[in-house]
Amino acid sequence: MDKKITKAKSIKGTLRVPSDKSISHRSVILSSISDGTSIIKNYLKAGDTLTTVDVYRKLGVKIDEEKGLFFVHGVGLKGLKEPEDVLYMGNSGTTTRLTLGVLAGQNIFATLTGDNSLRKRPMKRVLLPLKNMGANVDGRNKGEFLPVAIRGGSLRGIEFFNEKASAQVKSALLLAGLNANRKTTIIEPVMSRDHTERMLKAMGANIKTEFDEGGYRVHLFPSDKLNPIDIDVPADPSSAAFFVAAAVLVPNSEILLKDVLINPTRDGFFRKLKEMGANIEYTNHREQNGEPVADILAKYSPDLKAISVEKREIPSMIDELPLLALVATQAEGETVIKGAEELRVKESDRIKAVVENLKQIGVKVEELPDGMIIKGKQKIKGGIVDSFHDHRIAMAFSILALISEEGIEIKNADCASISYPEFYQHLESLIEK
Ligand SMILES: O=C(O)C1=C[C@@H](OP(=O)(O)O)[C@@H](O)[C@H](O)C1
Ligand SMILES: C=C(OP(=O)(O)O)C(=O)O
Repeated sequence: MDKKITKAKSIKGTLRVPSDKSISHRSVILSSISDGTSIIKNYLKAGDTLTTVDVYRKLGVKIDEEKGLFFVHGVGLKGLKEPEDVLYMGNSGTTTRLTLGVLAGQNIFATLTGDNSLRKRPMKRVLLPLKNMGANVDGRNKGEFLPVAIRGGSLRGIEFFNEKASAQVKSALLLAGLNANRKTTIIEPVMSRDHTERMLKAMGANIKTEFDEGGYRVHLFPSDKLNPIDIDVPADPSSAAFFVAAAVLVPNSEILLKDVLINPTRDGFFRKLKEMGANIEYTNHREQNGEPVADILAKYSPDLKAISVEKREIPSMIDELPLLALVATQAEGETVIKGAEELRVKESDRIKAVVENLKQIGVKVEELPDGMIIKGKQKIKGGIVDSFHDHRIAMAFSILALISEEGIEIKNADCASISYPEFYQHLESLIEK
């Protein structure tokens, strides 16, 4: 499905965007290997997180949905069943990498594959350390790509330096570490999202986190069991980001986004927008299941200034960088994003996708190997762009379309449903033409 979005007069209203994708994945994965029944409220029902539910059902976990709640009947740390067929991981890197960590400690055999995008994404980053822990794993192209085969077994704890600051790799090794013979330690020079650590703590795992001059460290000691949890998943900051950007860019706009997760490992985009001079405010600050949550009030901000984004800031805004680049086209000065080479191995090469699309609609931008340089205060003429079948690219360009002169048509825009199935309806409901 292609979609054309045209100029808006203003964006106004109150919205609760869908629930956090990272926390939703983890809520099903961790409760699947707990002892007992977990109850999940506000589980994200989108492409990627429904893949997770499907995969854990195929691994023998009973997951029921009733009156909007998900009940996950955990099978214990080593209780997953050998799947009868290849596990299909769809478009989801998180499901794949975290599940590889879980499977490494199970006495079963499994094969995993995914869609055209997922089969191009790097897996050695997780397969190599899992091998070092003692799992039998291999995959296409010398273990770099899906399909991957894994036979779990006895694992040893390792010390791992998470150079790429990948939360998926960290989480996979922590999940494997639950079934290891001794302590697993992860060291991160820059801290990646810590939802796995927070949830493991809440479920009674023996886990310690600390900061020192080398960065952030997690120590996980093997466990006999995890306790089930009751969890209410907050709204996803990566989804809220689109409407915050819309309110900031479109004249006369004001929007209130409810119940948004503002974990400091996730809210870098909002902090960076504030640094640019955007009118954004957190209100009703509170804690929900060990995670910080707030409502976000965002208003039209005509005096944005260019910024530079450094490598150490990247993890806290990794999925919002395409959108940040588009906002930067309206800031005074030149915005430089560096140290973001990880963007090249997401659902699409997000550096190339942003640069090619911006050029298509008459906007000047310079591509760097690890980022880009965006000139500010540019007119957005409009035209046709490609989503590259990447949800974040489709949604980011839909927002830029709101300030375009002739509108922007997005090819294959329906991929938004990977993280945000209601995106276009929500957008439509807030636009004043
Ligand atoms: O752990 C997670 O839930 C995620 C971690 C990030 O990926 P990496 O671990 O590859 O950095 C992020 O881009 C992805 O959308 C979700
Ligand atoms: C990179 C993303 O997800 P995943 O790695 O789970 O496919 C994303 O949602 O932007």
